[in-house]
Amino acid sequence: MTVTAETTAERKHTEVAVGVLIRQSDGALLITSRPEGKPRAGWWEFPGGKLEAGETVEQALRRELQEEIGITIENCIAWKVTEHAYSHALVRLHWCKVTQWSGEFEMREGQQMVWQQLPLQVQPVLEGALPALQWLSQERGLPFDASTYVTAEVKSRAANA
Ligand SMILES: Nc1nc2c([nH]c(=O)n2[C@H]2C[C@H](O)[C@@H](COP(=O)(O)OP(=O)(O)OP(=O)(O)O)O2)c(=O)[nH]1
Repeated sequence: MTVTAETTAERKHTEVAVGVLIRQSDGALLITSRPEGKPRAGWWEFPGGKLEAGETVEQALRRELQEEIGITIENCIAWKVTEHAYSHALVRLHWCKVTQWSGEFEMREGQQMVWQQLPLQVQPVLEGALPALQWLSQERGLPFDASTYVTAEVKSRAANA
């Protein structure tokens, strides 16, 4: 089927809760890699996942972070809402800042985790995460260059995969 503006508009958003975990001691951000078996496996993202029926953003984020990285969030500050259209999905990302959590980090889906200062030293990063990186950079008075996170070549390879 040819995707037109109309069919795109009709596609339903997938609601996603995303956590920006900020380490108190130095402001570093938690970035995780996407596990094998998911679209864009190995790409870097902020931890989170899809809302299940009846869940609030905070409930979904608490569940996802327990399931995926083994910690329990103690606070969750609603920050921004963004949208991104992938070839396979139209997502609405509900961004939350998290500065307090309990438990030990445990990557339960075989992912990797890294604490990063801006600009991130890992790539490629999911396109849907770029607006959050841009805002975080602005907040910190740092320059932002999307092309360092996902090159045109990697992007086109992913789009055609
Ligand atoms: N967690 C996360 N998801 C993001 C980010 N940026 C971005 O575009 N997304 C998109 C990618 C996916 O299309 C969607 C999250 O879905 P997912 O497949 O990772 O969620 P999930 O863990 O609930 O997965 P599953 O139940 O389908 O296995 O949001 C980000 O920074 N973090």
